Amino acid sequence: MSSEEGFSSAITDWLFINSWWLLLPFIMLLVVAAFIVAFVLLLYMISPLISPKPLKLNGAHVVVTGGSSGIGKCIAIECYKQGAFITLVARDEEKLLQAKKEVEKFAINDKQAQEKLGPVDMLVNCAGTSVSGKFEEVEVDRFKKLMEVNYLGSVYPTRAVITTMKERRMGRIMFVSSQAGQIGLFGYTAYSPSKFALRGLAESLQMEIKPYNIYVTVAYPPDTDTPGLAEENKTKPLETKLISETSGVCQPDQVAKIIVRDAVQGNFNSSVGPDGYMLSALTCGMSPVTSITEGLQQIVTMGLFRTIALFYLGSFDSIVRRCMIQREQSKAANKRE
Ligand SMILES: NC(=O)C1=CN([C@@H]2O[C@H](COP(=O)(O)OP(=O)(O)OC[C@H]3O[C@@H](n4cnc5c(N)ncnc54)[C@H](OP(=O)(O)O)[C@@H]3O)[C@@H](O)[C@H]2O)C=CC1
Ligand SMILES: CCCCCCCCCCCCCCCC(=O)[C@@H](N)CO
Repeated sequence: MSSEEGFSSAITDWLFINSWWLLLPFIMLLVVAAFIVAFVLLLYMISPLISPKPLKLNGAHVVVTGGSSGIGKCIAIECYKQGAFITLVARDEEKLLQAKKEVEKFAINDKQAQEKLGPVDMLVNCAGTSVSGKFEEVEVDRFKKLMEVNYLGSVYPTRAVITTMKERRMGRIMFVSSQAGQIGLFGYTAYSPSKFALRGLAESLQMEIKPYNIYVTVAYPPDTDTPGLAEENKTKPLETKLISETSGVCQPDQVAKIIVRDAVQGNFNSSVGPDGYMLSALTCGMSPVTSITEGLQQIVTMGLFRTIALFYLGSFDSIVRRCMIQREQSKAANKRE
């Protein structure tokens, strides 16, 4: 008996198996694991090449569309607090002047009052509106209106700043989408597509302008306590209300803080809360990554989050079914009366 056989029989005796080659799958698994570890280490070594350099907000010029109300106003305040010069864009002049006063309360230096604005360093496309209702009940013009305001209303301002940003080889473009821009939900047949569209625009644009050191961020907030939400709630179907409750209602200043932080860092994706995080990981598709950690997290969590999502989907379907049955029952009761 050679010493090699002696060694392998010692192992096989020890593991209570009758042949050493039964260990082969495990050895292969170990080798694969070693390769993965080496690969991950390599990724971390090149990570500085992937992550953008943060934008300095102090002294930067930030343009916020929809800056006179809600999330947009809070984004303006957050940037102003960090020393940026702000331009607010909206239609209603009175609301704009009121918002200007509110933002200026947060001045951090005298220089800010002089408003020396140059080329745009960061564009925040936040102007938007929503309607909810059943597909056949939403006025047909609304489908066009929402595409115009939410989608084209983000294309035009971006067109206005992009050339100068490319020349200066710097800048940030932000699109404010919505969790309803990641999943289609009951009641959002008109709204969701206008928010999904922003994602397609953002991905395409990011690939074009990355070599010019310009970074795109898409934000996907959940329901947020704003005048816009109050307006939307007036006509919101019960189903939509119940489903949206899943991820709760956020405060606009919290949402703004997260969005601004992600835009400064140049993150492509910006989500709020644990549900937002799961939704973003689950719907990452072929979107760009801005850090190695983000990519690894997506790889590792994808299957788990899909499993969780199936339960959510099941519960959404049962909400819809229950509401339908209830409506039919009350209709039948009304007829009998
Ligand atoms: N609140 C929420 O629950 C959520 C909101 N979002 C998105 O965030 C963004 C802001 O929402 P929110 O803060 O609730 O909205 P608000 O209704 O509170 O504010 C909307 C802002 O956009 C401006 N605006 C609206 N229409 C136009 C237009 N046609 N041209 C120029 N400006 C316009 C408004 O000013 P004016 O009317 O004077 O023009 C106002 O400044 C929207 O894109 C919304 O879809 C995303 C997820 C959740
Ligand atoms: C792993 C999977 C997790 C799944 C979590 C699902 C959560 C769904 C809730 C969706 C809420 C939609 C809010 C839309 C807000 C909006 O844009 C309007 N209010 C605008 O006014």
